Amino acid sequence: MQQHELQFHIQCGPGDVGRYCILPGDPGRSEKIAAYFDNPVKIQSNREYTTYTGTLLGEKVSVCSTGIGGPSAVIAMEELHNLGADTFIRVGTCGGIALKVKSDDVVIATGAVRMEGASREYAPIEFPAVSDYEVQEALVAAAKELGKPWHAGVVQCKDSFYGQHDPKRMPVSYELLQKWEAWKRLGVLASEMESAALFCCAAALGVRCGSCFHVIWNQEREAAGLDQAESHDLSAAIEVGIEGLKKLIIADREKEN
Ligand SMILES: O=P(O)(O)O[C@H]1O[C@H](CO)[C@@H](O)[C@H]1O
Ligand SMILES: O=c1cc[nH]c(=O)[nH]1
Repeated sequence: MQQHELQFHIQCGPGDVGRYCILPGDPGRSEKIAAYFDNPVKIQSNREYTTYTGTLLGEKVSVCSTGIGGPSAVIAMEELHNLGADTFIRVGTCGGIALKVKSDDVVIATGAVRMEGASREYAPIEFPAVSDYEVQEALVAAAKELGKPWHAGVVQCKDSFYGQHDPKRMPVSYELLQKWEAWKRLGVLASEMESAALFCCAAALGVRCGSCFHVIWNQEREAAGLDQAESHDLSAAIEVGIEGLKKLIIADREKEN
């Protein structure tokens, strides 16, 4: 591949991003997350990738949206890593699966079910998609401090949003429905789309990645007649991501000294 000054998809160049990066899916969320940085500057917006850089505790940090799904998420991670990033926190949305996970709660992924395609191009299917322990620990500590309801556990990743929400319509309904039942019995907390690919890509690159999510709704609670709640205020999940990142910056400084 030809070497350009700018990374092909994110269109950022040397010096544009920090070592620490937050990865939301939605490009509109980049600006909201950057508002928590000191001196945020919009670097670039190309395709689904909107990037801002600022500082937290005096450390250069960036936010770059990844779009929907594993393929575009791992492109962002690869290109940010090419520019020196080595620590990633996905701040996303998810739909609850376990009945204890309610709309507006925060979920922190400890691992991710690899029912998607991109992770298979990084690691054989026997390899587990797990969150980095230090990132996980920082996110849990941040959620505790924030005092919002939170859960830590396995999330499920897939490539079809509508395969999750309308599985009976799909020609492969037999597989989708049976596997969904397995995720429920295995205590999987929630469903989203990017963490499995990001965790496997991070392992292949030798970098740290964790994820936290805002729970929009829980289709299983709705099916059980418990509630039909729906929330689109992501501030708690964003704050968990920002506070988690600050904790990592502090811990890294302590390690270096
Ligand atoms: O809100 P984001 O971060 O995009 O995350 C979730 O929302 C999208 C689906 O609506 C998928 O990307 C899924 O993982
Ligand atoms: O139900 C949901 C909500 C957000 N993202 C998903 O992938 N599924």
